[in-house]
Amino acid sequence: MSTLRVAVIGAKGKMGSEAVKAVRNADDMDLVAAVDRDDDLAALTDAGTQVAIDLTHPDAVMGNLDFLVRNGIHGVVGTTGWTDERLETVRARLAESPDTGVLIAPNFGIGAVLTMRFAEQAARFFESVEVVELHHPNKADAPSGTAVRTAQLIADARREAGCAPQPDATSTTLEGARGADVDGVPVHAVRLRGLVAHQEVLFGDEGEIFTLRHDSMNRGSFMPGVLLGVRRVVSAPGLTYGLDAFMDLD
Ligand SMILES: NC(=O)C1=CN([C@@H]2O[C@H](COP(=O)(O)OP(=O)(O)OC[C@H]3O[C@@H](n4cnc5c(N)ncnc54)[C@H](OP(=O)(O)O)[C@@H]3O)[C@@H](O)[C@H]2O)C=CC1
Ligand SMILES: O=C(O)C1=N[C@H](C(=O)O)C[C@H](O)C1
Repeated sequence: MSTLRVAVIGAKGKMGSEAVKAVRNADDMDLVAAVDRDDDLAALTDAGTQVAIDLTHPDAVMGNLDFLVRNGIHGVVGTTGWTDERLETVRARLAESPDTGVLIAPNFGIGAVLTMRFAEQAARFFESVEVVELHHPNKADAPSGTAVRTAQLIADARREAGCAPQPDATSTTLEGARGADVDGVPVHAVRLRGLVAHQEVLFGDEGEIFTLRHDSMNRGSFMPGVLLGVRRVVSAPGLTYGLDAFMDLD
């Protein structure tokens, strides 16, 4: 069996160190490079890397992806902080390297991906919906990439179904009290010592509340999704946004 030559960028971080272990333990992969801040990315090309996993920081990921795509290395990206503009930039870079694939996964947790899918399905049936994400206090971005993606999927589904804007009579408020407005869906971010990564999607209608909740209890829980991404990205040129594309859900 030929093995995939895999590198981890951000290898000393909380997620990166788990990814190093997961790749080492995978029979169909070889860990050929593990780099962190201030290391030279040339280590990846020197080692003949086929797929690189980026688990760094929103400020670092665009430069890393630029290097990967220029060198024809497939990318599996868990780093957050994505905007439409950033995604467009990655698409444009990939157009110049048509055999290269990049997966950007707002969340590698299988249950988190399913939460997003179920939220999208439920979106048109309820008058009100709000997203609450809860994370450890070392997180750089708020709201989380997962919460933003969840809200966008909900908003798209409601728009497609012709749903009216949701009711909200708030006329006086303190800044931030109603959360961030993501395409009309309020998103609230909690930062609390002791948490890892958690999300609730609250749907409401007359006399009925429907709640979806997902809890990541440790970072090892993301690794089956990371490895799935590595295995599938090599045959998925261009940009794939969301691990659901590799989960055969349809
Ligand atoms: N998609 C998903 O399922 C998940 C995504 N994440 C995301 O992954 C990212 C990493 O999270 P986490 O592991 O918790 O964060 P950490 O801060 O623990 O790890 C990030 C690591 O990347 C290093 N780093 C920073 N800049 C660079 C660079 N330019 N090149 C190489 N390494 C660099 C950091 O070094 P230093 O400490 O010196 O800054 C650190 O070692 C975040 O964006 C987070 O939101 C997290 C969990 C799940
Ligand atoms: O920073 C984290 O920890 C996480 N980041 C991702 C996000 O922003 O959605 C995924 C998960 O929530 C953990």
